[in-house]
This record gives sequence, C-alpha cells and structure tokens, in this order.
Amino acid sequence: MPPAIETVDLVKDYGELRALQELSLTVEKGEFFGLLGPNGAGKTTFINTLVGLVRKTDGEARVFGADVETEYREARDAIGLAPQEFNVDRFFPIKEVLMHKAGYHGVPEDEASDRADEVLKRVGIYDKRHERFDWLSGGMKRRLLLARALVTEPDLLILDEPTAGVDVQLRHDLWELVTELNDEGTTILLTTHYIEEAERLCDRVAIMNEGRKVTVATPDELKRRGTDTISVTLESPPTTTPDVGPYAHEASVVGDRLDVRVDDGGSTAPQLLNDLEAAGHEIADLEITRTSLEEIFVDLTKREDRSVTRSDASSDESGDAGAGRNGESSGRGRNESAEREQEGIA
Ligand SMILES: Nc1ncnc2c1ncn2[C@@H]1O[C@H](COP(=O)(O)OP(=O)(O)OP(=O)(O)O)[C@@H](O)[C@H]1O
Repeated sequence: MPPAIETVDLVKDYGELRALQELSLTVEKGEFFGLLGPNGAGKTTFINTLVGLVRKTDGEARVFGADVETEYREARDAIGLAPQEFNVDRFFPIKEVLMHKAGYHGVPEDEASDRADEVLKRVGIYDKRHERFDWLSGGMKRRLLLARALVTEPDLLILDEPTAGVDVQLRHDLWELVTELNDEGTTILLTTHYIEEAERLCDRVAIMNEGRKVTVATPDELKRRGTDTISVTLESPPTTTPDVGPYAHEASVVGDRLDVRVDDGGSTAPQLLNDLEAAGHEIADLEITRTSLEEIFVDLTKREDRSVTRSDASSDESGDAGAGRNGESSGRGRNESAEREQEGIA
C-alpha cells in the first residue's frame, strides 16, 4: 500500500524565494500527522502543491501513489481540503455549495444531497443548510469548510489551521470530530500554530522552518529532547553561583534561587542537593519544571537569516509572486479552473 503522502526532494520557488527546499516527507495511511512551523515556513505551499493549486518547481509528490501533477485527478479525488482562508461561494445556500463540490467530484445529485445533509449534521450546522455563507458566524464558517472537505468522503483530510480564531468549545468539537474521522481510517494532515493541539491529536509531527524539514518525531519523542530545570530556593542568597557537577548544562542565581538545567530532573535532584549541602548551602525549597513542547519548538525554529533564495530563478515562474496567497495560475484545463472557482481560488 503506498503512503498517503510521499514527497521526495520537493522544491517550490516563487520567483527568487525558495519556499520549499528539497522537502522529503512521508505520511503513512491512517496516520494523524501534524505540520508545524512558524509563519512563512512553507506549510500552506506544501499543501497547495499536493492539491494542485501550486505547481512544484522540482522533486516528486504523490498522494496514495498518484503523482499530483501527472495523475492530478486521482490524487485530488482522494483529498478533502479545509483551507485556512474562507474561500466559499457566497451566493448559494451552503447545502448547495456542498452539493456542487460533490457533483464536481462525480457524485450523482441525489447522493450529493444526502451526503451534504449528513456532513452538515456531522459538523453541527444542519439547521443552517438554507443560509448563505455570509450569514454564518465565524465558527460556523469553519465548520462549513470542514463539511465541504468531507462531502467527497476523502481518504486524506487536510486541515490548514482549522482552529485559528475559534472559541474553546468549537475547538474541542473539532478535535473530537477529527479524532473520530481518524479512528474511522481517514488519514489526516493538520497544520497548526497551537502546540497543544498537535500534542493532543498527532501521532507524529514534522517541524518545518524556512521551507526545510527540521525534524519528524512523535510529540513524546520531541518532549524527551527537552531539558528540565531544577529550581532550588536557598535559605541565604549565594554571593556567587555555586559549583555544581558536570550533570548541569547551566546554572544561574536569581535572588535566593538557584536554577540548574539538567537532562533529567528527577534522577539528578538528589545529587544536586547533596552537592549543595556539602558546599554549605541550606535548602528551603525545590521545584522541577520540564521544558514544554512549545519551548522545544521555538528552539528548533529559531529565526535564521530569512534570505534563502534560489540562484537560478527562471523567468517563466516569475508570475508566481503575483498569483496571490492561495495559489497561482498554472494553465490547467477547464475542470481544474472550475474547481478553483468553486473553492474561491479563481
Ligand atoms: N503565491 C505566492 N507568491 C509568492 N510568495 C509566496 C506565495 N505564497 C507563499 N509565498 C511565500 O512563501 C513562503 C512560505 O509561505 P507559506 O504560506 O507556505 O507559509 P506557511 O508556513 O503556510 O505560513 P503561515 O503559518 O503564516 O500560514 C513565505 O515566505 C511566503 O511569503
């Protein structure tokens, strides 16, 4: 069985800017996979390449074994995309929006109607089915994007920051729903800025920075790469930083508190206390804190010089930069253009 997503040395240039740099990534069928990275890391570009909204510059990209360019139809039919931006036809009742989408993917009208009802119920906005997109609240709009992604019954669901700007209740509803879908066998690719979301939902995460893959790991593995800080409150503030053993990565004094960074706080604390007592310090209190996933993430994606460019920019792609945030013109056939229009990406 081919992986749900497989890219090999994928490159995307927007004019002089190299947005994806030889990105090789594999997402297995059935996985819940997170794509994390700071603004501009290339997450949306990666997704848009998979769904055919952005034309790759080099490398390979396949969805369930189908090449995203030469076997576009097959690849695209397998994917349900809930994009970051609201790109829905505003003039039709939302149920019709969903029926158009299903129809475009070859679903007969009766079945499209049933499926539209079903997904609207599933995301909790069935009672709004006759309303137009503009009349929905922000949270309902997010739900609709998910419904539209689901109406084609995709094997791969791609969610580009699905919980950006939504309230806590909706965030939890969405988490529950996507967990259910994943349990039912749908492969999920999620981009998010909420580390807690990735930690809670994802089997594995890839951290991207400046178009490159920094690491791929389970959230637990990532956390194990962090360090602990043992904070020891001393009875009398030390005048200099006490000498501690080689187990310490660094030690610093803040008032009457000594902070010591170590790999494993639990097993190191007794030794540290012994060393401090032997040096004549009296201990008043002790606390161990673990580096959060968020701190590890920040550490892994520290901003480097963002001047990564390609040296051989060719003039035929120079129009990319003007193509807008969601895609670009690529000279595809009428059907593809129709879908872009339907998704609001003309
Ligand atoms: N159509 C475009 N034309 C020119 N440059 C683009 C285009 N789309 C994206 N970029 C640039 O490519 C880089 C990657 O952008 P991308 O939107 O893929 O990042 P991202 O990780 O999704 O960011 P965010 O978290 O802010 O959504 C950025 O420097 C961005 O400015």
